[in-house]
Amino acid sequence: MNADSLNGRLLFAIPKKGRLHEKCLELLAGADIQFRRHHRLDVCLVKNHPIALVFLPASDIPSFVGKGNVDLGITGQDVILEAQMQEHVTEVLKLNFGKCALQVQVPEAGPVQTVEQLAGKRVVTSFEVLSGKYFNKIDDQLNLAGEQKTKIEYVGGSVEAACALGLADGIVDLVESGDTMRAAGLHAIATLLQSEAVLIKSSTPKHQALEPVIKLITSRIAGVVAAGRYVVCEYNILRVRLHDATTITPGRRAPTISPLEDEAWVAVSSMVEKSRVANVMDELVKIGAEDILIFNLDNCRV
Ligand SMILES: Nc1ncnc2c1ncn2[C@@H]1O[C@H](COP(=O)(O)OP(=O)(O)OP(=O)(O)O)[C@@H](O)[C@H]1O
Ligand SMILES: O=P(O)(O)OC[C@H]1O[C@H](OP(=O)(O)OP(=O)(O)O)[C@H](O)[C@@H]1O
Ligand SMILES: [Mg+2]
Repeated sequence: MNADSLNGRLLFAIPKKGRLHEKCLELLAGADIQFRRHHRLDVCLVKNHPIALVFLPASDIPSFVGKGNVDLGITGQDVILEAQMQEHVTEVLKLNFGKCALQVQVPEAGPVQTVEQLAGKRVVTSFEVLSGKYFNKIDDQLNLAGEQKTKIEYVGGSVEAACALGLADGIVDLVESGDTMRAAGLHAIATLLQSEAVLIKSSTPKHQALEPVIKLITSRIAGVVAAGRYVVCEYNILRVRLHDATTITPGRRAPTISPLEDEAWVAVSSMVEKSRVANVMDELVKIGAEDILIFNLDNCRV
């Protein structure tokens, strides 16, 4: 492959490893973006679209997209803010994975239990820009200046070890389940932000001609994401209870109602958010719904 073979292709950046990598490969497969990645090669051509995939560290993707070196990318909202690229990239789609919070953490049984107590001390993090801004504000509120200000130190990973190693009085790191934090004997005392994975494009695209490809890929990925968010719920209900039933399962536009051989009954089919499905089934049982079936979606366009 040479620079010429990339000509006219949309460059699409994908995290090359870490928490977002596998999920991104699932999205690409769901959107039928076909490629074969040769061992150790970080650029590869897509067979069935004018696209080249570029595998990059998640934290480098915001500036590649923001500066227009690549056209489209998937990364975390946290690293977009850390790279200070939020003005230079446009969030096209939230992807419903990579959900985590950036939190201030301190040893559970230590002397420091509030951010005000931590201010002026040593904080280790991979998010030095966001942590710097956050503690600058607190330092200002507490009138800490010069040597008294909070000392922010960067590490590239395993941030949670810093307190036990005596390098820090507190850390700022990502939390999802909280397992890493608890295993390190830490607990959270403040949240800087919530984050999830997003599809982004440059706010000042260099190649207008690629806009239709961006639209197509966005629509396909949106379909895969929605398919993961919804299930189809089908059930039978007495016609006289239909009003209650459709209040419980209003669907996205409207539920599909089909007649049954027994005229007193109808069948209802409706999309329901996965996170609500157990409650919805409880409610349906309460109003006498029968034969309630839940189907996962492989893919959709909604
Ligand atoms: N535990 C987690 N749960 C959910 N999302 C996470 C988690 N950790 C990180 N992320 C998200 O994934 C992005 C990439 O982080 P990750 O740690 O996977 O990358 P990395 O540091 O390049 O990889 P590695 O940790 O393997 O070196 C983060 O910016 C964040 O948006
Ligand atoms: O709350 P949890 O579910 O435990 O997830 C949080 C952990 O995940 C990330 O680390 P990662 O696994 O990427 O390792 P790293 O520290 O080497 O980047 C993050 O930095 C936390 O350490
Ligand atoms: Mg990591």
